[in-house]
Amino acid sequence: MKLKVALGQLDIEYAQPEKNVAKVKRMVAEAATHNADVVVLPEMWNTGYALSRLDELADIAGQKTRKLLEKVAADCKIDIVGGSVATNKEGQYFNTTYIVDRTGKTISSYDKVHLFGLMSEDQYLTAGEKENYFTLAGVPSASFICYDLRFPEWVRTVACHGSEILYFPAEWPAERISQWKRLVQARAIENQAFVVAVNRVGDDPDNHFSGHSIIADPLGNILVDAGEVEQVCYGVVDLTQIKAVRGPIPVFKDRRPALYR
Ligand SMILES: O=C(O)CCC(=O)C(=O)O
Repeated sequence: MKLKVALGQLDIEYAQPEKNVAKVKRMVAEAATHNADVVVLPEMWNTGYALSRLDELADIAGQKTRKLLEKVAADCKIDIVGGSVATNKEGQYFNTTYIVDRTGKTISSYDKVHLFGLMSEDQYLTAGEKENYFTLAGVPSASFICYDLRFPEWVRTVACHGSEILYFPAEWPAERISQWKRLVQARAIENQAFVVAVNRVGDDPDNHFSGHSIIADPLGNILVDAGEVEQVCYGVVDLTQIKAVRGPIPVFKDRRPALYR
């Protein structure tokens, strides 16, 4: 089975949700025109890191975002890994992903578990507590957000549910982009899974973002690198590779969780 995956490498307009919504609609439509099965958006795609303005910008219970993603998914008949947006859930702010299938149904959601202190997330946001694994386009998958990439123990815990594709929406600053690439490859190799990692480009008041959204295969090879410009980039993921890699070196079967304390 093969899946065409679209990486929506967006230049996010700081604190301007309407402009970003328009761009995302265009990107999803473009991905559908290219017959992609799944389109993936970056972290905080509707506002960027405008954390000091969450009272005005956070989406209440994620309602607006879900409505939008559900409509574009159904209109374009494409599955969406909805990056993330700031949400306001009963007065607490979260960094939240919605996973929406091509029938226009939100099938799961994820609140970022590891908050990134260097970008003040810990001052403004509440950390999620739950894993997010799901079947999308017929493939067992899981999603994380950005800084979660540095926590192999968390990724492994979730990947143990059988995930073959691990999605990482991100806003990963340019100055650490070489670490981004290596971490994506490491998570792919150790979990013998495809990693689809989508970063933004452009600037916010504090950071420059250089994109390099990538897909790594289960051996850690980079299949696609979206470079440093705003674009939708495509990669084909061949799921038969999973069995071929996990067969001879069955790391999930050979784990010794009783020793991992
Ligand atoms: O870990 C990093 O270097 C970047 C993480 C990050 O930017 C985030 O989680 O938003």
